[in-house]
Amino acid sequence: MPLGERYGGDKSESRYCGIETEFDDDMPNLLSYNVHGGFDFVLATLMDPKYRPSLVDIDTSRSTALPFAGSDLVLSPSQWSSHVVGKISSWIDLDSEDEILRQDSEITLKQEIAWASHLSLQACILPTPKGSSCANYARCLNQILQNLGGMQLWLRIPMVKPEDGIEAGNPEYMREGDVDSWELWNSFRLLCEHHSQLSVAIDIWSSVPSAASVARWYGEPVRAAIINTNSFLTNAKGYPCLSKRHQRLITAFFDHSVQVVISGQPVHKVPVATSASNVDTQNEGGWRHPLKAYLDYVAFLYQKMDPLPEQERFELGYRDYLQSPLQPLMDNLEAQTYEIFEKDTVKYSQYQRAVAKALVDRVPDEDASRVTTVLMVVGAGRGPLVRASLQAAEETERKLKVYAVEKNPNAVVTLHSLVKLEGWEQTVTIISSDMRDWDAPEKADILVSELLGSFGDNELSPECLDGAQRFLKEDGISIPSSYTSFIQPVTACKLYNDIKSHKDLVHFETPYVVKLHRVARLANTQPVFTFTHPEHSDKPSNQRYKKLQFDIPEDTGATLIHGFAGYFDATLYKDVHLGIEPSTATPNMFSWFPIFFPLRAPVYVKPGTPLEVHFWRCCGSTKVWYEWSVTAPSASPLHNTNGRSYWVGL
Ligand SMILES: C[S@@+](CC[C@H](N)C(=O)[O-])C[C@H]1O[C@@H](n2cnc3c(N)ncnc32)[C@H](O)[C@@H]1O
Repeated sequence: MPLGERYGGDKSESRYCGIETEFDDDMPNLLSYNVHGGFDFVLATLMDPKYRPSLVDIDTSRSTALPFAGSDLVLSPSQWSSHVVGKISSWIDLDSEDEILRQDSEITLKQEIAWASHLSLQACILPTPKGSSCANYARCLNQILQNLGGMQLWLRIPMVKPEDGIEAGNPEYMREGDVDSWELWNSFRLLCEHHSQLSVAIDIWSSVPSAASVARWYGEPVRAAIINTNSFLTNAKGYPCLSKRHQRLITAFFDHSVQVVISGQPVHKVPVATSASNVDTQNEGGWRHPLKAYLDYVAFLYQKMDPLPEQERFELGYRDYLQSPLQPLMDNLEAQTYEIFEKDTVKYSQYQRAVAKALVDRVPDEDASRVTTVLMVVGAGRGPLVRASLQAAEETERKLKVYAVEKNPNAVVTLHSLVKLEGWEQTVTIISSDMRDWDAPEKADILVSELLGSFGDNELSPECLDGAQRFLKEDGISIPSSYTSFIQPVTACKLYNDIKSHKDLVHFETPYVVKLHRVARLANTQPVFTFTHPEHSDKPSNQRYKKLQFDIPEDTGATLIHGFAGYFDATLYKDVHLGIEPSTATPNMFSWFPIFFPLRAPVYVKPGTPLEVHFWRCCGSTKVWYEWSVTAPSASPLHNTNGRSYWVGL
């Protein structure tokens, strides 16, 4: 189904590509001509552009049927819905000073969308607002959106930012005092309260704004990218091609499931010969669509994309899907959750490296055959860290005695059978207990644990390890020895809308584990909370407070912050680390997705204005929770006061 949502990175033959067409009252011919020419769908005007309600001598208030468009019977319902995107008349101007034009525009907009709904089109494209004010346009659209059925509306927005795009801009849209076009979209969607059926169709011109400014759009609901033939360059062989900047943009849009539409007249005289990168295929009978060379180039760009690594392919279904974080302390994990953990060989090989280094530091070579190191795996699950520790001992030729402590009785069953199966009875002792309650018969040289959440401490590793520190020798080693959480502000329209759809406060005050994809990361990450083990301070406390200031780079332009992406990095031992903080993330490790802290009301940030954020980690007798808020450039409410919406049980 050409207009359906597809996973980004899907490597089928070619990407769906549409064509913007002129008005033609012979729709069957228009469609067959373009589909025959290789396009998947047409962006077609549904009404005669000469039509103006005020010129028709009919009383519209009685909703008399008007002869404004062709019959619905000319195409089958599936042809309408799969191959046609409706193009709302581009002359409409709902914020015009001219009252007649304004009224004509409102009537026409409503009639055209009603007609498109009747045809079961999947989407209609709305003309770019004409002036800087779009209040009346948005008001009418809000009325329409209230009863729209399933159709999507794509607001057409040129991708332009004054300082870097104006000179090469398309005069059709450029006006005096022109603003960053993202601002236009932002005003419009704020007036329409982030309606989930309102998205963007981006017009790409010959000049593409800076990478930082373009990246803002990756967090917005962009559905289509319309490239005019004028934006193409000519390669050495005379074929159309795109600049490197355009190529990067289109490739990124492919990755975000954005459909490409070619628009305009052919401006390249394409030679008949073929080349490797421009396969100039002709249709039967030698006929070739005048825009086929542009279509071929778009298909070539799509084919050129690197295939997704296997792990990314596996994770496609999780992209931008909100999940509640685990509560491994309060709840007992299920077998399938352990199974997913255990597939992550990278995580365990990092632990093995860390244990090996600690063993060698602890026991010099000359003592290796004499000294036995006591190692305790606290929170052993079904045993992978026990195995990694034993392998480290074998690799370093150190003698090891292991205690595997686990509070989940179901996992303990598996641990027992593992120990028997592997013949580890002489080396490994299984303890079915909460580490905070266990009365250990001796003290440990090394304490190994993996109690980390996406935000480091959010699965209560600090509280558990505080309880276990009693049985770690004074000079003992904890693996991990420390971990730090990080955050960065993001535009994440989809996540915001998914949370909003629950229509309650609780969902806006809950952090989610999510494979972030359709997000714009607006600044580098900054550290939030750090925990160190063992903790030797006099008055240890796991409460934390951090104030952070983010400066969004100037060339990004204005942005809307929907929340904060959170990550962690852990030092296992010395230089062996493990984490998901983007700049240092452990390659090919997949045990953790980032966490997302939403904001109840998105915060608008102008370039050059700092964003000030506060995060608290609060501890009660039965629970731990986070509170967060923004204080600049404008104050947001404090989120999750007293852990009223989200907490982690002790
Ligand atoms: C994230 S899993 C890691 C399991 C395993 N070590 C691995 O890496 O696959 C954390 C494990 O710690 C256990 N756990 C959490 N808190 C604990 C506590 N206070 N005492 C004992 N076990 C605990 C959980 O039941 C779970 O099996």
